[in-house]
Amino acid sequence: MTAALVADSVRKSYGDVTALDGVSLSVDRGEVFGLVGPNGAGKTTLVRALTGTTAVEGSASVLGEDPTEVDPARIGLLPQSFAPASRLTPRELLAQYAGRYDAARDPDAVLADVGIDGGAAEQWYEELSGGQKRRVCVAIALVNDPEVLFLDEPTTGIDPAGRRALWELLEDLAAGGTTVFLTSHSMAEVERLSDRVGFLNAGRLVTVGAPRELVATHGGQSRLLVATDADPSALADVGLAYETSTRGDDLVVEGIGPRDIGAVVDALDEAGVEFGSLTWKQPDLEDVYLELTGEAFAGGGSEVDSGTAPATRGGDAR
Ligand SMILES: Nc1ncnc2c1ncn2[C@@H]1O[C@H](COP(=O)(O)OP(=O)(O)OP(=O)(O)O)[C@@H](O)[C@H]1O
Repeated sequence: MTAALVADSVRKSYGDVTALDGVSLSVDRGEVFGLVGPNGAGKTTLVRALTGTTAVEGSASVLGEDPTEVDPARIGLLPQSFAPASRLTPRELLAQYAGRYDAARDPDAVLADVGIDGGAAEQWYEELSGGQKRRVCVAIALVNDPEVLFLDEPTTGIDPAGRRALWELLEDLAAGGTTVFLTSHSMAEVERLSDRVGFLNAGRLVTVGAPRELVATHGGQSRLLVATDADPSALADVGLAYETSTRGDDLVVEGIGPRDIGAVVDALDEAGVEFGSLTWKQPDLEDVYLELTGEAFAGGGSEVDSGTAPATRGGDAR
């Protein structure tokens, strides 16, 4: 069986900017592929290359055909920036997009799938909240019941409950055999949904693998995050028996098992270091991201912060 998506040495430049620098990958039919990377890494450009919406060097194919020639009824695309007609209601928009295809899903059923029903389905698009608008855009991408679905940052602006509902919808689609090519800045989203994840950095595909493999290879050890306002020099005197660094406002104690958290608390108390909270965490895709891109996440971990936290000191392992 031919792959659903193939990129072979795809290059794209905008003037002096190289957006894609020889990207090759293959996505199987029925696979959910997550593409991640910092702002400007080239994710949207790769989506555009695979959907035939920008000309590139190298070659790309979708369902065995050139992306500009494949039957649009087989493809669903949610672009990163997409604004349908503002003075139509979601129901009218879905009916309009459904009319482009010989066979399409029932507009109301698709809107219900993305959590738009009742009053919201009858309001002008421009009157909807940002998250509701994004849900309608997802519905438009789904109305032709596509075999391959491209979603460029689908859940941006959608509230946590809506995000989870959308994840469940995508899981159902994947279980039904839909191929999904997803870009996102939410590592939780990508880790949950993707069979494989590709890391794009400065136009190059740095690594590709199943989330669990990537975490095992690049995620590092379990760690304890200690939220503290203490001066780094005070932390240097704590004398922890673990390697430490800082990430944002957190002191990070590396390689510590859950049973040893008490010893860290004792050491911090003894040194008079005040702390707000302790979070023990096993490595996840966010850690892989940090390792592969050398960047740091802000706060809750779903957004990328370009700053890199300096290390305070390295402790001696006992
Ligand atoms: N139409 C364009 N004209 C000029 N430069 C462009 C254009 N589209 C993208 N670029 C540049 O190409 C590079 C890759 O952009 P792209 O949008 O693919 O990145 P991205 O990974 O999707 O970023 P983000 O996470 O911010 O959405 C960036 O340097 C961007 O400025």
